[in-house]
Amino acid sequence: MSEINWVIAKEFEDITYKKCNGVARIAFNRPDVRNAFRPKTTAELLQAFHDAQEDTSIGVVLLSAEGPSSKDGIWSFCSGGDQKARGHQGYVGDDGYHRLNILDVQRLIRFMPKAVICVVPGWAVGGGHSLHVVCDLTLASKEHAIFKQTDADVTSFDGGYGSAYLAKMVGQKKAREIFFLGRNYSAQEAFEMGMVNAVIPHDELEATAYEWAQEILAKSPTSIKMLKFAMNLTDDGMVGQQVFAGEATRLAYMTDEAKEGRDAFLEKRKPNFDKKWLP
Ligand SMILES: CC(C)(COP(=O)(O)OP(=O)(O)OC[C@H]1O[C@@H](n2cnc3c(N)ncnc32)[C@H](O)[C@@H]1OP(=O)(O)O)[C@@H](O)C(=O)NCCC(=O)NCCSC(=O)CCC(=O)c1ccccc1C(=O)O
Repeated sequence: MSEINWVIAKEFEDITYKKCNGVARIAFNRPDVRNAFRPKTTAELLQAFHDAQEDTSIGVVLLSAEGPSSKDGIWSFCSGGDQKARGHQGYVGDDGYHRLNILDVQRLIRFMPKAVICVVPGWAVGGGHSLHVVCDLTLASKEHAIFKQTDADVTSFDGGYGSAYLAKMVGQKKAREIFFLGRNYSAQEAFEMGMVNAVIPHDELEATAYEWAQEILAKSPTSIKMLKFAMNLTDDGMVGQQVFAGEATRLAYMTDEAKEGRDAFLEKRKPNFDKKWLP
């Protein structure tokens, strides 16, 4: 396996953001509060994901977390919304506005034309659990990953991908159990339910995620993108169709036919399309 030499892509406060050989690594960096996210965290996640989406050298994003906690040595991926930042109408940032913008992060992950691998080194709870659900793949620490849904404990429920899409993944009964009972599930149990792709010894977790990313990077980028959008489509309604169809339009742009259509308009003449109607 090639050596991983992460290069810092941008300095943030609540997250770290690095890149190496076609892979971007975005990681929560609030381990002392189990990587709970506050508005600053989600704003930074949006910036990093947007950068990874725009960077044409990046094909795969790892969503991970720094740790362990300096207080008690416990590992976490993310414990969801920071309950200390929670106000009357959402999570309150430095600007005083109340927001629920982790949903914007979910949408970026879902609709970005690149694979996103969730790397779970510890607790994945509440909105943190939902983030793992929305990622394309999930790899979990054998020793430390614990999956748990506390949304119904704190009256902050994810009625979108976090629950309804989870039900498509693990089945209705299991999804209802996860949300209604809020129990802890090990990496192995999550794997058996079908919401984790592989259970990896903790010390090998990041290297394995990087290896999986490299395997994806060896594939055709257009195929990975179209496959992701095709698999999203049936669950995403008209938005899913829009995202998939946008890429079909891009492919059409690359044909001689499209160039002739554009040129004819600019040259104020009738288009002369090649009259081949493929069977
Ligand atoms: C994760 C735990 C199960 C871990 O338990 P344990 O190992 O015993 O650790 P603790 O001692 O509890 O925690 C250590 C330390 O961290 C602090 N902390 C942990 N989690 C949070 C948190 N979420 N917010 C704030 N602080 C947190 C804890 O207070 C301790 O601090 P000390 O100072 O050392 O005491 C357990 O910690 C736990 O259950 N945590 C809470 C999990 C939770 O309920 N999360 C919120 C769920 S709701 C949510 O995530 C938002 C949903 C959402 O995103 C959403 C949904 C729908 C629409 C919009 C949105 C949106 O955009 O927000």
